[in-house]
Formats: sequence, structure tokens, C-alpha cells
Amino acid sequence: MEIFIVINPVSGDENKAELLKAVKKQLTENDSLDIFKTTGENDAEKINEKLSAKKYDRVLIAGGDGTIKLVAEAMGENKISIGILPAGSANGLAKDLNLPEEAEDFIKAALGKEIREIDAIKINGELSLHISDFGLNAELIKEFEGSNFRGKLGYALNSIPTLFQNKGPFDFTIETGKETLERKAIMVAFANSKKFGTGAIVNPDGKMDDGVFEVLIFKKFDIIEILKTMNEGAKLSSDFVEIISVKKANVKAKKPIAFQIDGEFCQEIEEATAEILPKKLAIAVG
Ligand SMILES: Nc1ncnc2c1ncn2[C@@H]1O[C@H](COP(=O)(O)OP(=O)(O)OP(=O)(O)O)[C@@H](O)[C@H]1O
Repeated sequence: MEIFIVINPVSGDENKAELLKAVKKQLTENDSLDIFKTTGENDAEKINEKLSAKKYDRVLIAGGDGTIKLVAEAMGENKISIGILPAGSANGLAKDLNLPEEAEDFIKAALGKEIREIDAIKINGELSLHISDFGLNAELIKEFEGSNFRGKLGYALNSIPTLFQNKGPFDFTIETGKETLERKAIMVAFANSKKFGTGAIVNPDGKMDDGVFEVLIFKKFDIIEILKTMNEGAKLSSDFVEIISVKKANVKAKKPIAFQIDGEFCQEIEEATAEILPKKLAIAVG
């Protein structure tokens, strides 16, 4: 195979040099590998140029959800199969796809023949592959990105002050094409998948290939309900979260509120328009 690998040198706490060595170990003499390291500046344009200049069979991505989203955007309509090498702090997408946790195994899956097509959500012109939201979680991510922490423990430690300064609830107007809802919520999310990278199952019936996404309206900060999200199969109270499956949605807030896409803080915005892009990506899973 002609393989292109995108490595984010700063994501998560995985050692990328070791990871690259382990990838090379699994390649055969019929494989070729071109390496691209992200810099954080104009990466999408540079990746797009590389992918347009040569015909690749597989794009491996060593990074977190932010890096996967970057590569997916850089690909545009050029749908090359992607192999995920989870190397971010949270790796939400890899968890949702149930990719193996050991490097040797996830590399094998990323180079494998079994391909799963998954939907994406287009939000204000950007791709979201996993979960994006307005409110509390985006505030947490904003604080985390502004800190010197990286990795899961850093995220957990850094979350504590933000949780106590929770700025919500906010007033939202949610239009789905079928109904218009007025809700007070601490957080409104667009979810393509079941769980956050932390493992919290916030969208129990979410599927990444069903042609719809869910709008999740979190009404209050409830520790008991949050703990329930850690259990597969737990029923979440509708006083805690209201869930609506849609193909498109428009969410308006009365004032600018923190917004995040797939774990990356965007900015404070008042409105987000989202629509499903069915089977947008092809992911190698085994
Ligand atoms: N060389 C670099 N130096 C600084 N920042 C970089 C560099 N390369 C990429 N980035 C930034 O890394 C971010 C993407 O990180 P990514 O989401 O993949 O990892 P993470 O945040 O550790 O993991 P996760 O999203 O799973 O929590 C982007 O904001 C991108 O601009």
C-alpha cells in the first residue's frame, strides 16, 4: 500500500517516535510510507497538497480527535481510508469505534482490510466527527487549552475550578426542521457517537453510521446522573438530558457561549447550524 502518515508531535502523552517505529515494524516490502508532522500552522493546506499530489491507499493518523478532524477536512471529497493510531489525550473517536488499546493491535487494525464508513456532522462549515457542544464542557476545554497541562490527569485536575464556576444555565432556541424548542440548559451538544473520550456515555443510542445525529440538551449539573454515564446500559433521566435524533438542527443562544468541536475550543458563539453528512469517512477497523 501507498501510505501517508500524519503525526501530531504534541498530542496526548504517547511517545510518537516509538509509535512510528512500531508502525514500520508491521509494514511489508510492498508498502511505502510518507511522513508528515503537524506544526499547528496551516496543516490542513499542506496535507491537502500532499494528498492531491500522489495517490494514497491509506492515511494513518497518530494524534487525537483534533488531528483526525484536521485530516478529514484536508481530504475534502477525496475519500481515502483512514487508520487511526490513538495518540491524543482523550481519543473519543477511537473509543467509540472500539479500537484496540495496545499499540501493536491498533496498528494492525489501522492497516487492515475491514473498513467502516461513518457519518460526520457539518457545523457552521466545519467537520465534527464525534461530539461538539455549547456550554460547560466547552468551558472546561477552553480552560484546559489555556493551561500547561496535557494528558488525561491534566484534564481532570484542570476541570475542577471550572466546574465550580459553572456559568449556566443558558437560554437556547433549538430548531430541528420538525419542531422548535425553547430550553434552559448548562450544555447543548451535537453527538455523532455514544460517549466522550473520558468514557462518559452521554448518548446511549448514538450510532456513527445511522444517517442521523443527536442533539443532547443537558438541563442541570447532576453528579448522580454524571456517574451513571460511566455505566454501559444505564438509563439517563430526562430531567438531566433530553435527546433528539435529527438530520439537521439550528441552535441559538441569547449571548455568545463557549463552543467546542471534537475536543478543540472554537470560540464563544451565539448560533450553530448542523447537518449530517452520511458515510463521510472510511475508517479501517481490523
Ligand atoms: N507541532 C505542533 N505544535 C503545537 N500544536 C500543534 C502541533 N501540531 C498540532 N497542534 C495542535 O494540536 C491540536 C490537535 O490535538 P489533538 O486533538 O489531536 O490531540 P489532544 O488534544 O491531545 O487529544 P484529544 O483531542 O483526543 O483530547 C490542534 O489544535 C493543533 O493545532
